[in-house]
Amino acid sequence: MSSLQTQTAEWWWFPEQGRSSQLSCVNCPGIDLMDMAADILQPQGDDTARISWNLRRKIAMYQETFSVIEKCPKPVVVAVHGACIGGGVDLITACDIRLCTQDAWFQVKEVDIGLAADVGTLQRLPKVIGSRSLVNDLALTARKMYADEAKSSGLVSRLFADKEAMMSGALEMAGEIAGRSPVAVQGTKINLVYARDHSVAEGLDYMATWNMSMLQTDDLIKSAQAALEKKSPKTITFSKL
Ligand SMILES: CC/C=C\C=C\CC(=O)SCCNC(=O)CCNC(=O)[C@H](O)C(C)(C)COP(=O)(O)OP(=O)(O)OC[C@H]1O[C@@H](n2cnc3c(N)ncnc32)[C@H](O)[C@@H]1OP(=O)(O)O
Repeated sequence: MSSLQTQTAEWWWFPEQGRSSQLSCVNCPGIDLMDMAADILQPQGDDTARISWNLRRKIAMYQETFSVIEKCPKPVVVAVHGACIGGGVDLITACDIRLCTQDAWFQVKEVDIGLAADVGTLQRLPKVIGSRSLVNDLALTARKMYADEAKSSGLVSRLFADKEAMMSGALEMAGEIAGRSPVAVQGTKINLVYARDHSVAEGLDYMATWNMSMLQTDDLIKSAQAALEKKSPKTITFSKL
């Protein structure tokens, strides 16, 4: 399998006490262009049908490597510094919260290497950035988008002066999320992803079904009690989900 070149990829997990959040720090030049030649460009099979079938299966496998981030019930915070190109954009658009440093830049570079991005960018970026014109501009011209535009367009929600400041902010944010009830946090992520892909009526219906069981959690009582006592949710011990 071709690999995604990730010059820096560090993952933090916050699993203690069922706390829910994950953090990843990336600087990613995209798919390994050397690996790609051996893998994608030489699909195996006895005839066109079989070659195509095998290639389709491989593409689906690549797609899944990013979709699992979205399927993970725990929120994933991604912190980007430097270049985030091609597969890097596929990766970050599958994450829940995106942060970057002032030196970060983003590039949907696939058209430059002769292909249509096929592992998530074209499907998720339009849902992340409100402007279809901007998405088309980025995906069709492969121009670089720098940090300020990434922030103003909504691709990232917070911008930091440098990697050190970003990692401190990102860890604090992940800690804030991890300090909340895992039932509330994971239910929020799952319902937000569902709502993105469905009508408001369908989303509300799904939510009602979700909460008919989840509202019965002890976490609600504990959290409401802490709120009444003006205590942070981080002071509560939630059982592992
Ligand atoms: C599972 C994946 C699924 C989806 C795939 C999606 C498709 C894509 O990802 S398309 C995008 C592919 N990536 C690129 O086209 C990036 C090309 N690289 C660059 O633009 C630059 O190298 C850079 C990342 C901006 C870094 O520039 P700079 O700091 O000036 O360093 P360089 O001298 O250019 O590179 C250093 C060294 O790294 C090699 N390299 C860089 N990127 C790749 C890559 N994507 N694949 C393989 N190798 C790469 C580069 O050739 C240099 O190697 P040397 O041996 O030192 O010459």
